[in-house]
Amino acid sequence: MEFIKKVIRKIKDGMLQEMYEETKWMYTYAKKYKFQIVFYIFLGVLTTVMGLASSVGSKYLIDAVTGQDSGNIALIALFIVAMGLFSIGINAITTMISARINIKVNNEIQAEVFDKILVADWISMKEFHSGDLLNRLNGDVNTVASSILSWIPSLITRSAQFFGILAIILYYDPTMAVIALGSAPVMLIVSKTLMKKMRDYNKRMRQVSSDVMSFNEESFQNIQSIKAFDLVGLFSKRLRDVQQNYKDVFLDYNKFSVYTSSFMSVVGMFVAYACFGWGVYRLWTGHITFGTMTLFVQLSGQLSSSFKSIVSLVPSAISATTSAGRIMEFFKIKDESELEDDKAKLIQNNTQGKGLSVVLDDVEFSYNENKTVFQHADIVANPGEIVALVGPSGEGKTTMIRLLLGLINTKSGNASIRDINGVSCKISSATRRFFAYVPQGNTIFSGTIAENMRMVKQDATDAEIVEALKAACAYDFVNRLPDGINSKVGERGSGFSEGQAQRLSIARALIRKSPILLLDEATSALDVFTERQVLRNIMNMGYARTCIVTTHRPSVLTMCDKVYKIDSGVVCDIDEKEVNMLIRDF
Ligand SMILES: Nc1ncnc2c1ncn2[C@@H]1O[C@H](COP(=O)(O)OP(=O)(O)OP(=O)(O)O)[C@@H](O)[C@H]1O
Repeated sequence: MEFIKKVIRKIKDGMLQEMYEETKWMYTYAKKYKFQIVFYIFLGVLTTVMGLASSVGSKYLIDAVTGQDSGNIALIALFIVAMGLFSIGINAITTMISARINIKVNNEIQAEVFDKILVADWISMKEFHSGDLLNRLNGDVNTVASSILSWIPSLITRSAQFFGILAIILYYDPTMAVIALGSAPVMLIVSKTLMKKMRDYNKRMRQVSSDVMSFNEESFQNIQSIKAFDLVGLFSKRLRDVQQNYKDVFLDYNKFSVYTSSFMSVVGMFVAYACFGWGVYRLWTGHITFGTMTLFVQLSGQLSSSFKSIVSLVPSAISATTSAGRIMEFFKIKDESELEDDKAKLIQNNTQGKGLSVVLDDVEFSYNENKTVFQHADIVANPGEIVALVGPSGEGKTTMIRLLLGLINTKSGNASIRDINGVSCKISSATRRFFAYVPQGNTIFSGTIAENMRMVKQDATDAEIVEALKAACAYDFVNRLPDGINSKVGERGSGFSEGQAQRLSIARALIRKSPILLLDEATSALDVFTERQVLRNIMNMGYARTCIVTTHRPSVLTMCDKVYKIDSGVVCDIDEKEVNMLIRDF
């Protein structure tokens, strides 16, 4: 009893508990396919039984040929051939079932992870490098999906094979069965240490492979800077360094795997030889027939190969559970907050086209405990107003925009939107529907211009697209393109100038006709004349809009109704005199 408790304690302890949880998680995806999986296992066991039956058949064939049995030679031979053909047919079916389950589970996990990444808390997701995300989304998901059948179902079929062989040996010669099990104690003693090492190696392998992918991803994104700073040589060398790191871990793991499998093979070989020796002895002393000896020779070979394949499941189980653990990390991240969704819906229904105010009341925010970005922030932006956020670089303007978008949450105080009836709703992901946003930098997707526009308003007509492009002062250059609004845009707006891409981004934001528009340095690449024209158009589109801009440009400030300065953690609105001083300083 004490021994059983000890074993259960060990199973629950650390690594095994983790592997158990990870396996459980993997099989939540397999539930849908339980009938196919049971059928797959059934076919696997059937193949095993047929294999064993044909081995027993060959014993009777030899005994019949050597005259030690009176069986019908032709019938037995036919039986063996039939078993072989059936096995081939069943193998074909199991391969097809496995491919179907594999691809379906792969797609399901990938889609769920993708969705989770999109709704997970923004700051927590920032901890992952995009290369690492890609590696987990592709490599790890693929490993898990392909292991749904190669782990537990294979364990069942291979164990069935192992115990089937053992049962036959036991039937014909119990002593030989004991010899065949000789390797079990050795395996039990070394298994935990080996599994721990294997799991560590697996984690390291995944990490270094993420490092290589992250490096490549970042390099391709910044290829222009790499060339401009003449860093081709440096990056070339860096790639080789990360590759070297990958190679070191890979070869280390490979060495460990080779040693482990050689050790297993030696143990298996001694067991097989011992079985063989015992069989020869029994034949020599006349206790068994030639047919039984042939059966033993076949079975001892099969026994060691089935033992090997059970053992080979260990690394694949470890690799699968390690990958599962890496994917599960995403699901442990909390979702971004969605507060007062009902109120947001009420505001949406009641105030269409009538405008919304943004109100910040004594708001404090910090990314981490050590550094407050701003505190006691009081901001009001009303429909029809352009409100500017200014201040030195790195003081929190973009952070304020993130807060308004509900990507990050206030530490204290209240950030909300308010309709003309005075109904207010706390800002969170639920209020994002009221905002249109033009971020810093180039954020146009690959596709056509029209596809980019319809991304934010799926039913936008060509006329609406043209109207938005005109308001963003983008129609002139779009109209000159041979395919007009159906012209292709490359990755990250490639094929267009920075200022053109900015205007396309603005048009995309305008087409949504959201009551609140956030422009984060969104006109920085435009000439002063175009910039002012764009801002004027934005405010004259025939419906009440609240526009909040972050800017370093005096040309924008002269058009603003209110200016808030963010500096050293303090947010305050500044009067006309200070604005004029700022314009002079700029
Ligand atoms: N994801 C983040 N995690 C931790 N700190 C951050 C993060 N993003 C920004 N910060 C810090 O918050 C502060 C404000 O950054 P923010 O990007 O809001 O400045 P900004 O005023 O928009 O700057 P700029 O005018 O240069 O765009 C900076 O000190 C920055 O280091």
